[in-house]
Amino acid sequence: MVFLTLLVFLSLFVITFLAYFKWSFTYWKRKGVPYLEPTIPTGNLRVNFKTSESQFDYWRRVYKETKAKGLKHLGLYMFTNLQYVPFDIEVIHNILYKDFNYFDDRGLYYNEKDNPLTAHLVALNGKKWNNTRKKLTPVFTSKKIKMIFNIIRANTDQFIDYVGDRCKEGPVDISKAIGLLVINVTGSSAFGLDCNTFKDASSEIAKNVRNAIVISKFEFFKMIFGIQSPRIAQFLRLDYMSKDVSNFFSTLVKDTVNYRKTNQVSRDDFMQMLINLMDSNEFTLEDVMAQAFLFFVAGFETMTHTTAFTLYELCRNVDIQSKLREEVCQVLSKNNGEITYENLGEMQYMDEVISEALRMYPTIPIITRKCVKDYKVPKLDIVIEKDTFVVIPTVGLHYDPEYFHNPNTFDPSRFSDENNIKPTTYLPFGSGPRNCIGKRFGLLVVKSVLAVLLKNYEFSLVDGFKGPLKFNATHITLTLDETLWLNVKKL
Ligand code: HEM
Repeated sequence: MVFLTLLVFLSLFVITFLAYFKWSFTYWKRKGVPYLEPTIPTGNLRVNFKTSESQFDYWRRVYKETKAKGLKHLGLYMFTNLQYVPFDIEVIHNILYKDFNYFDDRGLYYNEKDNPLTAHLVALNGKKWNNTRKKLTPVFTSKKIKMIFNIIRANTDQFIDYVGDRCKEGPVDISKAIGLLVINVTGSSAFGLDCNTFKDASSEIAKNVRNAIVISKFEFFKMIFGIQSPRIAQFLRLDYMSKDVSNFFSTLVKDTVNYRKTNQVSRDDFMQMLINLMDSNEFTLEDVMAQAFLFFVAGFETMTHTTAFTLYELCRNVDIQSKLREEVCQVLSKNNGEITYENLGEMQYMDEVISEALRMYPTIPIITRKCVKDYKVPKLDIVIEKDTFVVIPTVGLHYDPEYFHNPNTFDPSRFSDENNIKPTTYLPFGSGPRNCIGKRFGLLVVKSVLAVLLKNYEFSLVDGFKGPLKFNATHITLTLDETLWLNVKKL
């Protein structure tokens, strides 16, 4: 009898569960918006299960297929969350820029109370985001970034020696080498720390940066659950970051703040600017922790991989590599071979090469927003309802032949004249009030690294490797699924 009752309850539960999902998944059909067939229970979140297809490949394919059918938008589901994907560049422009007040959230999950580190600018919403963005904007001006250049410069000599030592042993794992430099630069500028990763690649800081960025499938699901039901997740005190990682970075910031205060030390770095905000009562210690941690969350993979992808294309296009090296050497020769903030600004071809690498390999392949109040889409007969997520398919736009002729060809000359690029078709740093705040700093690091590398070394692909690159299927940012070994020859 007990068994039978249990069976009835279980059957009722399964039927209700299935009916709920079935009904939820009729939303886009009822709205008359074209959609991709969802699967119970994950909806269209297949990209994270189908391990062979990365975010990059998935969104490129979906964009191409949808555009080929002449469709202007698409409806998707992330579990039962609604995702609206616009393909029309005017609609995209309005969402990111003109009608931003309907879309000022990103809809990421954070739990400030239990883990202050998660409340960084990328994740914050509403008023708190607005206030924090205003306070952080002055930290990223050209003047402040120029000040940080000394920190970048101080680390590049050791980097060149490290690459020099590695290349004596054979091909070099170039992403790893660049990643170590980025950890040193970020650790020094945002935490005031001498990371010294070239001497100890498995140091505590290097280990914790990796653990902070690479999250397990279980942590990923906790994050998705937090996005789906933030209030329940906060009630359950759900955290998608390991305790070791959050303790490590929190202690690091506390110790640095204490040290500087006790010893009255002041440095020209990001950490000092954050401490100054705390001294003027604009930031709490928790804010300082979160926003310092942000540099690793938002900057580590983006800067490392942008540099590595650019080098990869320079190997495939040796004429472009030579032309860029010529520019680097010619500009540096005016200053005894020294790299300065000013002479990096003179490298115009360098800008074109990096812009083209970011077109082909946008390290963040999609931009996301969350609708905060119902929005009638001009031109289209549809209302995006509050709480719907909007996905802008950056990578699709970047490979659309309507906007970029021969999109599979690495051609920096497309960026020789800004007017060649149609507005809103090129979004490696996003757009509008929530665009990338670290763009100047990120580009400065990428440029500095490429300049010192090209001045000192020649790069080529290892025998037998012709590409294309394979990307990781579970990562949100564009990361490699294989080691990028390059032959490095001292010049
Ligand atoms: C080449 C390097 C980088 C690339 C390609 C890149 C790309 C992006 C993209 C695509 C976005 C989303 C923009 C949007 O939603 O409209 C973003 C946001 C952001 N990035 Fe970067 N980024 C880079 C480096 C950095 C660095 C070094 C920092 C340092 C702190 C940083 C901090 C941020 C922050 C805080 C946001 C969120 C801004 C907000 O929500 O207000 N990024 N980045």
